[in-house]
Amino acid sequence: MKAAIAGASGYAGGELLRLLLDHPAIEIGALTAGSSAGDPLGAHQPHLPSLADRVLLDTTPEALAGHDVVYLALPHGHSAAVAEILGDDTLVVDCGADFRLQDAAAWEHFYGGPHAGTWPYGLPELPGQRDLLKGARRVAVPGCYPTSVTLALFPAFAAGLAEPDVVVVAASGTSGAGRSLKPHLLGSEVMGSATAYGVGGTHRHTPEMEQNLSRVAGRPVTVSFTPVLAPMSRGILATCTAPAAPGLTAAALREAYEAAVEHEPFLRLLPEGVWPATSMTLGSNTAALQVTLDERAGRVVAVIAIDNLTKGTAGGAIQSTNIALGLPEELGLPLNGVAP
Ligand SMILES: NC(=O)C1=CN([C@@H]2O[C@H](COP(=O)(O)OP(=O)(O)OC[C@H]3O[C@@H](n4cnc5c(N)ncnc54)[C@H](OP(=O)(O)O)[C@@H]3O)[C@@H](O)[C@H]2O)C=CC1
Ligand SMILES: CC(=O)N[C@@H](CCC(=O)OP(=O)(O)O)C(=O)O
Repeated sequence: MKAAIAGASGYAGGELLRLLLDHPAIEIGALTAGSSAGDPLGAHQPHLPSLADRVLLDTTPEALAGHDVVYLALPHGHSAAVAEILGDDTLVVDCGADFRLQDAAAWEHFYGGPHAGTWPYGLPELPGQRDLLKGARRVAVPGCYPTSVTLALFPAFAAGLAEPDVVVVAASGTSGAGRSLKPHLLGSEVMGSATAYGVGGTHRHTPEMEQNLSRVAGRPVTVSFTPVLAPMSRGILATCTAPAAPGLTAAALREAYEAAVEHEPFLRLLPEGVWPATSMTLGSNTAALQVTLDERAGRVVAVIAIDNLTKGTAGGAIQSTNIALGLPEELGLPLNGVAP
């Protein structure tokens, strides 16, 4: 199988390439970009010496044609036009947001502009989702925060153990914002400081979290989400809470989470008393999860760590690719992280 990567000079594109280089069933084909077209890849991804001399092409139909898989790692709003020209025999995996939401009004409110449509959602752990991904030729990779929050809370909602009033505070590394220049991401502003942003229900990942959790709960779930920019390059640590269902015990909660992760290759429920850290998941497709019942406040508390570029983007994209193509789900994906 041959895969093209559009947006190969960016962070998500770089992580796709790092992982695909170790994928035994996928060969790397065309690499495309925007303003960096014409440059050698090595000028933008110096950590990938084996591809350093590959030249970045313009993102055109001609460059992307003739591949079995095309990964789109482009800014929001660019994917629909590119996907349109790729036939239905090509698997198109979009790392951007264009096709994640079902609700067109929510799309227009949070992203602006017309809604491009909805593709099969690339989060295999979401109950029932694996079947929808098998044989799919279009996949919408989830946002990095929605990946973390959905994985942290779906076991509680699937088992009816939480009420639909979720509060999330999640810290992310700066690579979540991509590599293009942003004044609030200047090193001198970010180092040694953590700051909340997108506060008060304004972050565009909020409707995606609500979409996922409502589907699992079978009733509307609201999410109050506060993202925090943390002085690290990679990683998300999300603390997610919801009111406990009446009569819930800590033992029943633990049992539900143990059952939910039992057959999940990339979802690791940590031993009781061990709490997730972003360092546990660096470079890995594994999500590290812990849950407890706050009996005093009557709330389920789930904490999760992922690498935003691996499980949160490129690893998740490849996991869904494997399922769509009928390959073993874990093929080519790192289970282990990098430490210390
Ligand atoms: N970073 C993350 O943690 C996550 C990112 N994503 C999604 O992945 C996508 C890429 O994000 P990320 O890698 O972080 O962003 P970057 O800014 O790091 O990279 C963007 C890429 O898109 C290319 N590009 C920009 N404009 C155009 C254009 N007009 N035509 C063709 N190519 C263009 C850039 O090329 P050039 O260098 O030439 O400008 C670059 O290769 C986004 O949709 C993002 O939402 C999803 C989950 C998490
Ligand atoms: C730290 C940081 O800025 N993170 C990004 C989320 C990045 C991401 O994964 O979202 P999309 O795929 O939807 O772009 C943000 O909050 O906008």
